[in-house]
Amino acid sequence: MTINIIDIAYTRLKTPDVAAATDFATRILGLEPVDRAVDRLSFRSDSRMSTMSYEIGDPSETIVGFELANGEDLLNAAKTLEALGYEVCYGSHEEREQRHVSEFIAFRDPSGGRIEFAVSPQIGGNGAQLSRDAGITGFSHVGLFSRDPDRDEHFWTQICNARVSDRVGELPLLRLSQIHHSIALVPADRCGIQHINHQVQSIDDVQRSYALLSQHKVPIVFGPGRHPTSGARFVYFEGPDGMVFEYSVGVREVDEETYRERQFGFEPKSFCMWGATPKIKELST
Ligand SMILES: CC(C)c1ccc(C(=O)O)c(O)c1O
Ligand SMILES: [Fe+2]
Repeated sequence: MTINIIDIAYTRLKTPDVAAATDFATRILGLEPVDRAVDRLSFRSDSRMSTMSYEIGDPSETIVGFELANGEDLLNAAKTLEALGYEVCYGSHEEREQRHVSEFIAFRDPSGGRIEFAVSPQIGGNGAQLSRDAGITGFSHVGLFSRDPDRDEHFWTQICNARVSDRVGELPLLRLSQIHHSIALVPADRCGIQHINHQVQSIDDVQRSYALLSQHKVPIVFGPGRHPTSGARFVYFEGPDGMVFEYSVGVREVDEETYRERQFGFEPKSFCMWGATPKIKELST
């Protein structure tokens, strides 16, 4: 039975320095801090109660959470994964509270990154109160490192319900809804999160953040530019522990009936139609 993912829900990051990461997530990235504790902190970026968090630990151990429709789908997902030989564990009461979800399961994707499937991410009565005027409208997609994009694409599109929107060389951009993509599989010799995307309201927000990031000497690793694939205008920058963050605006929506996946060459102009070149090792062509 196919695992029906509704949406991407949250990321959970680990860092040796929670205070420095918190400072970045609020003052630079602009998210709203919630659930403040000594060794962990969650953040809001949209109507959901937690879309990102930092806790003390090894930065290579990242988590991405996806939303499933209900408990029955979650149980079926667990059965499907177990039948295929994946080790599945259920989230404890404390872990569910930290994520603001009613239940979740955890397992490792074929490359070894930790993935969670969760039900009922809690919605706040108000929207996120952003820490700075970054124009963020919400958490939207992740890049996942993949040791074998072909194999991992099979997992997300055959075991789960993702569809290929585009491929840049071997790098597939996978959608879960009509939004062009929620997952990008980036070929690498490691696993886990490669980048975290937040959508912003306008191109002015991208340019304003570019100026602010430059003033604060935050390394800009790509852009400003425009992706020919999704049509989004973007800027990428490096946060704590080498994590890459992206702001973008204008990701296209696809018509499920008529859309056909496209193949782009693995070259700079496939990543940016304005001529910017990524300073990201895995995207070097
Ligand atoms: C993984 C790379 C850098 C990538 C390529 C294309 C798009 C897009 O079409 O929006 C991205 O968001 C990416 O992160
Ligand atoms: Fe992206």
